[in-house]
Amino acid sequence: MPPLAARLLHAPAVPAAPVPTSSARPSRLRAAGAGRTRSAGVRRSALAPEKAPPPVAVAEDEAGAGGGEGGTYDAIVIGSGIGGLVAATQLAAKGARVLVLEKYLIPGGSSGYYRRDGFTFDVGSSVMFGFSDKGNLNLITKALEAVGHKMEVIPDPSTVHFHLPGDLSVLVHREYDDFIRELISKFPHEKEGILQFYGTCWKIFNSLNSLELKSLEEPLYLFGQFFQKPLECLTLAYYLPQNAGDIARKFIKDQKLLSFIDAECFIVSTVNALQTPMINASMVLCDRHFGGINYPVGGVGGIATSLADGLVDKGSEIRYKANVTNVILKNGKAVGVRLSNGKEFFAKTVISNATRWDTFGKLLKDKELPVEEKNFQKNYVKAPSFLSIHMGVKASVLPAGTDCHHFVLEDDWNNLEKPYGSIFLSIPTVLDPSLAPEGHHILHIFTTAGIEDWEGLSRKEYEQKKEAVASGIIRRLEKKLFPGLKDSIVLKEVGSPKTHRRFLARNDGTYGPMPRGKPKGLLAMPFNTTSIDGLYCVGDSCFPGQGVIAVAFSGIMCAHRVAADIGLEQKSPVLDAGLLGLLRWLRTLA
Ligand SMILES: NC(=O)c1ccc[n+]([C@@H]2O[C@H](COP(=O)([O-])OP(=O)(O)OC[C@H]3O[C@@H](n4cnc5c(N)ncnc54)[C@H](O)[C@@H]3O)[C@@H](O)[C@H]2O)c1
Ligand SMILES: CC(C)=CCC/C(C)=C/C=C/C(C)=C/C=C/C(C)=C/C=C/C=C(C)/C=C/C=C(C)/C=C/C=C(\C)CCC=C(C)C
Repeated sequence: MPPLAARLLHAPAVPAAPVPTSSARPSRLRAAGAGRTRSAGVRRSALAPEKAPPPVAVAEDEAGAGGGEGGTYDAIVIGSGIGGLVAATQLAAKGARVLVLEKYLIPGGSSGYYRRDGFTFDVGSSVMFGFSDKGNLNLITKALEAVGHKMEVIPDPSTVHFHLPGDLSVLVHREYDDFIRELISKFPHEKEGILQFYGTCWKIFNSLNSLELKSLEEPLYLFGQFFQKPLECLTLAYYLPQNAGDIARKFIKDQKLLSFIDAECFIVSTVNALQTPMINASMVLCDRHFGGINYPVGGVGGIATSLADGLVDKGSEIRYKANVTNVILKNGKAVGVRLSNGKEFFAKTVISNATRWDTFGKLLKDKELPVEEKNFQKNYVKAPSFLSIHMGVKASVLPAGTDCHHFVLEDDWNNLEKPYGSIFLSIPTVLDPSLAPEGHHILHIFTTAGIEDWEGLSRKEYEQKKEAVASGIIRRLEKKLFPGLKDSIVLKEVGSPKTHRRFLARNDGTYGPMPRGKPKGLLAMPFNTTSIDGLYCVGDSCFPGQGVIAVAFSGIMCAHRVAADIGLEQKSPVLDAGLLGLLRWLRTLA
C-alpha cells in the first residue's frame, strides 16, 4: 500500500467561507428524488442544492411569458451549462438580447455546485483548464472578462497523480520539464519517443494558441486567419483528421508507455488514445503546463453563477425551473420554444445546450431526424455516464502533501475503459480549504458507469446497489491510497447515471459523444449550425467535444456564428454557402 508522495502543497490563502455572491440565483428551492445516499439526516437528492441562494434572475413559475414572435429576443438559449452560458454571454456582450431557459434550479449543469452541511461540492470534476491570464486559450478567463467578471483562482501544482498497474506512479507536474523528467525516469529507453510525441503536441498547441478563436463556420474570420497565420492554420488542418494514439505509435514502441498515453487521453475523453482526436489531446496535454490547472476560489460552480450574473448585468435574462419541451418551427425555421407549463417564447434564433440526442430526439420529436444528425449518430455514441460519490471526510485520513487529483487503475490495463474499471478522485479542499468545515476534506470520486446497469430496479434495490458499488470503490481507494478512509467519512452522497440523467437533463446521463469506432480526428464532429434554419447547438455534442474548456470554445464559436446571422458581426452569404457546404461534405468523409 504505497503512501502518497509526501510533497507539500503551497496553496495560497483563500477566503474563509465560499459564500455565493451571485445575484443571478434562484429563490430557495429544494428537489426531492433519486440518487442519494447520506450517512445521516434528512434525505435529499445528490446534486440538489441544500438551500438556494438569494433571488436570481427569475424562477419560471414566478415570471410571465415574454418575447413576441419575431424577436424581442435575439436568441433563446436552452440550458445554462458552460456551453450555453458562454454562448449567451458572448452574444450579450456583442449587444444581443438573450433569454436563457434552465430546467434546473441553479446555473452550470454539470459544472454547477451544491451545498451540504457546510461542504461545497462540485457537481462535475474540479480539473479546470483555460483559467490562466495568458495566451489565447484561457477561454474561461476570457468568457468571464467579456461580461466584466473575474474570479480568484488557486494554481494547482500538478494536474493529476496517476496510480497505474505495476505500481507505475506518475505525477503530472505543472512545470513541463519536471513532468517530462519524471516520465523519462520511468521509461529511459523511450526518451526520444517521449520528447517527439509531446513535442508534436506542443507544435499543435502553439498553433492553436496563436489564433484568435472564433467560429470555424464563419468564412470571413476563417480566411482572415489563414491569411494572417498560414503555417499555423495548415498545421491544424493537417492534424484535424488525426488521432493521438496513431501519432504516439510513430514515436513510441513500449506498450506500457502507450498504455500510459491511453490513460492520459482517457481522463479527458473517456476513450483510449487511438480514439482521441490529436487536436484535443494536444490542447489538454499542453495547456496544463502553459496556463496550468487553476481552481476557482469558492468552487467550480462560481464560474456559472458569475457568467449568469454577467449576463443579467448586460441586460439579458435567465430563468430557472424553465423546462423547454419543444422547439417551435415556422415554415421550417426555429422561431421559439415551448415550456412544460405551456408558455411560449419567441426569438430570432434558438440555441440548444441540451445534447444533440435530446435536441433532436425530444425537443424536435415530431420532426424526422435530419440527415446530418443521422450521420452524427452513425459516427458517435453516447459516452458513458458516471457513478459519483461526494464525501466529507476527517482531514486526518489524508497524508500531508496529498495531491488534489488522482487517477487509479490498479492491476490490469484492460480495465481502463470498462465500467467501474478506473477511479477518478478530486480533493479540491487541498487547494481551497474553505469548501469544507475546519478539520475536514472533500473527496469527489467518480467512475464510468452505463445507465443500463441501473434501470428496472425497485427503489430498495436501487439504493442497495448504490451503496454496494460505492462501498467497493471506497474499499479500493482505502487499499491503494488512504488507509482508514471508510471510518473517516462524515457525509456521503452517491449519484448514479440516473441521477445525472435526472438532474442534468442529459440523455442516459451521458457526458457527451464518443466515437463509435476509430474516428478521423475531429473531422466528423458537427459545429454549431444545424440543418434547421435558426437552430444552433452548443455544448459537448458539438466540436470539439467533452470538457469545460471545450464547451466554452463551442459557446464562443456559436455566439460568433449567430451574431453574424443576426447582423451583429460581418457576414458574406455567398462565402457562407460555400464554406458550410464544404464542411458538410468534409464530415461525410469521416
Ligand atoms: N473539466 C472538468 O473537470 C469537468 C467538470 C464538469 C463537467 N465537465 C464537462 O462539461 C461538459 C458539459 O457542458 P455543457 O455545457 O455541454 O452541458 P451541461 O450538461 O453542463 O449543461 C446543460 C444544461 O442544460 C440544461 N437543460 C438541458 N435540457 C434542457 C431543457 N429541455 N430545458 C431547459 N434546460 C435544459 C441542463 O439542466 C443543464 O443545466 C461535459 O462534457 C463535461 O465533460 C468537465
Ligand atoms: C475548418 C477547417 C476544415 C480547417 C481549418 C483549420 C483550422 C484553422 C482549424 C482550427 C481548429 C481549432 C481552432 C480548434 C480548437 C480546438 C480546441 C480549442 C479544442 C479544445 C479541446 C479541449 C478539450 C477536449 C478539453 C477536455 C477536457 C476535459 C474533458 C477535462 C476533463 C477532466 C476530467 C474529467 C478530470 C479528470 C479528473 C481526475 C483525474 C480526478
